[in-house]
Amino acid sequence: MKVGLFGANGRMGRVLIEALDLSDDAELSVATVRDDSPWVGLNVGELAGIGKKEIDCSALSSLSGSDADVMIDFTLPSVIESNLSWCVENTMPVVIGTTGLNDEQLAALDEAAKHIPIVFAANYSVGVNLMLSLVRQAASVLGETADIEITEAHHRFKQDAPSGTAMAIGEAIADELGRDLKTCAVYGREGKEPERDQGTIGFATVRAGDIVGEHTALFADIGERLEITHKASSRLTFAKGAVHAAKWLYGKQPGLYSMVDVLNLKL
Ligand SMILES: NC(=O)C1=CN([C@@H]2O[C@H](COP(=O)(O)OP(=O)(O)OC[C@H]3O[C@@H](n4cnc5c(N)ncnc54)[C@H](OP(=O)(O)O)[C@@H]3O)[C@@H](O)[C@H]2O)C=CC1
Ligand SMILES: O=C(O)C1=N[C@H](C(=O)O)C[C@H](O)C1
Repeated sequence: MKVGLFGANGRMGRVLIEALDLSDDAELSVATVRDDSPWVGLNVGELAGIGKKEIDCSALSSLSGSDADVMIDFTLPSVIESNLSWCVENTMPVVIGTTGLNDEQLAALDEAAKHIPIVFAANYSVGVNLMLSLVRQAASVLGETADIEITEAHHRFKQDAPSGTAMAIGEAIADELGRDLKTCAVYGREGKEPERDQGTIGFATVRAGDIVGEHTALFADIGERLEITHKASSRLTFAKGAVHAAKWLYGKQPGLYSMVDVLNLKL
């Protein structure tokens, strides 16, 4: 199966090149970068630090519908709508990992999924997708009495906060408790604060150094607390998950699928 990349020179783009190189049944067929990127025409293997490979990076505007069977997109929210438009125009399935999408961009995703199959997940690791089930279970037992706080830590370059994964954890918990995350979320605290409102879900963010991605859901009552934590130590985990999703997606009907669907994790 031929897999193409948007944003091949990004942190995730580079490890996706490596993950595809390691895959037995999916191969990198096209690696796109911005038209004005210094990487246009340069070798993907050198970009990824894995030695020279057969493919060179190409300008995004030269991408053609016959270049790939499935595209993978880990870029930035500002480019998601044009990438989706291209995929719809070319009837191209796409795996999307970009986080920090606003309501308009999420609506564009829903609209595109009427025409093409899309996997969209804030996190492509197996552990985090299992965690989404575990936090639901914890919320159903402890959620009415415990204070719920979600903390996340990422590298200094990350551009969205809280992380997409933290938001997905919050949404899973809120959904389990019949709450609306839009009205019960509290993002950071500063200065004099009233006593904590038990119906809220708090979020706290750390940005530091080269942290790959860490998430904790804390359920704290008087006398005990439960913490469910996931720590990613390599981006290759996300990249291998995205390649797995691409293989799963090929041949599927149009629709919006999650990594829980890909992993069949309906626990
Ligand atoms: N779902 C998951 O499992 C994971 C999701 N992510 C998410 O993936 C996204 C990318 O992360 P990361 O790789 O660290 O980010 P980077 O900033 O390293 O990469 C972003 C990529 O997008 C490209 N890009 C940005 N704007 C444009 C544009 N207008 N036109 C064309 N290309 C563009 C960049 O190109 P250029 O360098 O030329 O600007 C670059 O290749 C983020 O949203 C992050 O949160 C990250 C890890 C795991
Ligand atoms: O930007 C990152 O690096 C990551 N982003 C995703 C998110 O926002 O949750 C997933 C992962 O934690 C790494």
